[in-house]
Amino acid sequence: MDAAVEARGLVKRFGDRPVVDGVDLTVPKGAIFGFLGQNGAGKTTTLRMLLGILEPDGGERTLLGEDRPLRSAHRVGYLPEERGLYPAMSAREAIAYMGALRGLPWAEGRRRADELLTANGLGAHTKSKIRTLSKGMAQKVQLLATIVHQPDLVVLDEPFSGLDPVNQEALEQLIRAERARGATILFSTHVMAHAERLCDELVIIAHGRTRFTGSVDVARRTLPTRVSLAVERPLADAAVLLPPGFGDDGAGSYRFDLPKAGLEPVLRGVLDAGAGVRDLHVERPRLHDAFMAIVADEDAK
Ligand SMILES: Nc1ncnc2c1ncn2[C@@H]1O[C@H](COP(=O)(O)OP(=O)(O)OP(=O)(O)O)[C@@H](O)[C@H]1O
Repeated sequence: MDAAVEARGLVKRFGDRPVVDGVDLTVPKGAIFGFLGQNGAGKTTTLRMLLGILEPDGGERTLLGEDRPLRSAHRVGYLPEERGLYPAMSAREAIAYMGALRGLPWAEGRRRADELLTANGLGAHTKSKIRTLSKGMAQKVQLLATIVHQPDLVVLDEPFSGLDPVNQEALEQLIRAERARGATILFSTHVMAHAERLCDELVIIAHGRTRFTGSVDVARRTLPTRVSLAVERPLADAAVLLPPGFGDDGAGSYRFDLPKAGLEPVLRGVLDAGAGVRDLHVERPRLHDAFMAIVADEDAK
């Protein structure tokens, strides 16, 4: 398979403690790939190992075909978790500077900086010093600095944190635009809504180990679909008519997992019993629910 990033059995210990304890992942070229986990799960540490900022204590990784990741550094754009640009630089210079570090000529960097700032609602701030920008604006500038050299791989560590809803939406669009340009995007998050909308593939880690690999859809299908049914007259023989393990609020509202045979036999029984259907809701689980279940499963071990 054509992978932009590959890791097998990555391990990192701090002292005696394994913080990353065997992470596997394959990021296909051209994908938007989510790296999900709770606080402290080991996401940042893993990303740093993938990028060659940290040396693993075990396992292997390749980054854009290089097993020494730093050799690919000029083809990578990385937004670290800890934000920071030189406060005395203008937005334009800060972006051009980051480009220059990755081999982009200054003049071209400045030209692209103006273009990017204008396209992303910061056209009035090309000459503003970083220290005069709001936190969210500065973060946006840093993000633009991450992609100014048009990297083949964009790695974003918690890119949505600190942004208001409008800017979170704008960032989602920017990530899609980067993919449309041909880049691969790997981003970490613990906010499921972004991952649910954006990701082609994702990995969920817990306690430093890979717990799930697959698409958003496959993750959601790890949990049963839930049915909520409300009837006019409470069912006298609910235990016969409804699937095992159903919930009952005592006032004619029931919840149960969608049976393998589908909903129709259940509904037919309820209607034949003359209960009268008042409301019916069939709800596929969200990525949030799947994440909670996968992580809880690991916690229970
Ligand atoms: N340099 C270090 N020395 C010792 N412990 C560390 C070091 N870096 C990270 N850790 C610990 O490793 C664990 C994983 O940290 P990491 O930052 O990789 O998690 P994360 O999934 O990115 O979490 P968050 O979402 O909170 O940023 C944490 O318990 C953290 O305290």
